[in-house]
Amino acid sequence: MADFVGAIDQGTTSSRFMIFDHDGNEVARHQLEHTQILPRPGWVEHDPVEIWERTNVTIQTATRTAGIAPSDLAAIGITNQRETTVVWDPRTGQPYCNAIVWQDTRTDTIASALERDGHGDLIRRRAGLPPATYFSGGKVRWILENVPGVREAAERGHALFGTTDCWVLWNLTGGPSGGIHATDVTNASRTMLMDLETLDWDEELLELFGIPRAMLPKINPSSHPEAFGQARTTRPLRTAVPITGVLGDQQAATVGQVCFAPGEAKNTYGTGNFLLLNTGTQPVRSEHGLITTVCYRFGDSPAVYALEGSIAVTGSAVQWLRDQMRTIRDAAESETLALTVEDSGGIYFVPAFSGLFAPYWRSDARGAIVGLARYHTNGHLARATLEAICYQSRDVVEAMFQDSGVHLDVLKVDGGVTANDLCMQTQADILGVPVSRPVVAETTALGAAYAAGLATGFWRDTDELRAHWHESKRWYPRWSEQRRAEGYAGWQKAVQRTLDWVEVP
Ligand SMILES: Nc1ncnc2c1ncn2[C@@H]1O[C@H](COP(=O)(O)OP(=O)(O)O)[C@@H](O)[C@H]1O
Ligand SMILES: O=P(O)(O)OC[C@H](O)CO
Repeated sequence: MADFVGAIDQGTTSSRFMIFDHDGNEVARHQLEHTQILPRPGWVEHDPVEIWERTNVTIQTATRTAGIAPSDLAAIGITNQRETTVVWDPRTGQPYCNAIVWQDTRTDTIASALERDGHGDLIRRRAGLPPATYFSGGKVRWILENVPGVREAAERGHALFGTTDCWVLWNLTGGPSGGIHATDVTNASRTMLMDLETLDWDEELLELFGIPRAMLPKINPSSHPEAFGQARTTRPLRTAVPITGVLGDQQAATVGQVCFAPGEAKNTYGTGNFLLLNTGTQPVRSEHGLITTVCYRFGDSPAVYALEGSIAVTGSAVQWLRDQMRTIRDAAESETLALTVEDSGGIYFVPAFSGLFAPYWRSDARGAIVGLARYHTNGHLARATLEAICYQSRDVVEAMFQDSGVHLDVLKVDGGVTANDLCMQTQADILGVPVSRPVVAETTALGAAYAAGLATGFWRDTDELRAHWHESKRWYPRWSEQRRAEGYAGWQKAVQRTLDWVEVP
């Protein structure tokens, strides 16, 4: 009998393959970064071939080092950076251009024209999203309009669109020789092309974006015993293993954090931050700058929805300190550098590199450091960077409360940045709410494994999964109410300084 479930986590900065046992414990992992291609200000690209090849290596390496045969895997789940858009030729498997990453702002004219021409309400109502550069629909349209030959190819059925789950799935199930072109409801809910109620591509939205339906993948539930086929390629597994779970990484983390009841929420701190609140089987429309998204759909059960606060730049601001400012050598050093000073010395860093996402949705914003005096050092900047991660999260927690009335007694957290003790303490201080991290912090891969394992009966039900969740650490607020209020007022003032900076036509 197969004792393990595997999960591919194709993230923004890296791809990894992880193997979990029946208790949800990690047995093995391998992880490889891929190149961040930054050809112009605001443009962010990935090479899809590099992503697929590295994903492939991680599967081989993790299974080999763990001494696990493919036949020991009951199933595989796939989770992914959402919205990032790949368009490829199904005859050759070659992408027509680099993937356009979710952070890329080149589609700002498309997004603003949709709003200006009065289509914003339709997109919000039907897809639950504001017209923004973030989502896939505008990126597909940009490729159709700007990459020579793609529109003609698409009309002849020679161009497929997919987010990276779909790209990896297609390659894993055979590529040009019969690869499965499918995605799941959570990923489809990030395109501006899917109707949140019918869970199908919407003809009116497709027409608005000028996207031929033939390019689009089939939309499946997030967990299903047959819909995603089998990993069949001679590489990397040499044995057919069923792929039975697919879901976007933030939804997967919500599943990995066992937020299965309405009112349960988690905040993931990776390249960006994403706070998702389970709202049950009815979509809740936001009035305060959050988006409505599908949280998961298991088999034929009704879809479960979430309200989401998406923040574009959090961990990537730490990467910016490392790679562009060169004030630190690795991400962990952001903590030691910040600890060289007692506080941020009154400065605020608003890392609006991709404009501002939730709750502002302002593509005309750009990053700013405000309040500088000659006194300030790299230590203050490091602290302001960590505080910016936490203040942006407070913004979405406030919006979440206004939209849903849900007051969090504790914030469940996960993701790479949660290794930073100072940042998590600061989060508790800025929110005035305790922050709790689970033992298995890789909740994204775990959630994909759960979706896959539920479909095959490896796990019985969500109650069984709940029993796997254990807290590893909790941070309690220490700041006075006055310090918290003054700090947040300063943040709100700093955000105002970043708005209306670039002209968006
Ligand atoms: N100790 C740390 N302190 C602050 N940031 C960190 C730390 N370790 C990792 N990070 C940040 O976390 C991010 C990676 O987290 P991860 O969850 O792997 O992200 P993703 O899934 O988006 O690729 C990077 O942006 C990195 O800068
Ligand atoms: O890959 P991550 O963890 O940065 O997540 C990216 C999000 O899915 C973007 O919506």
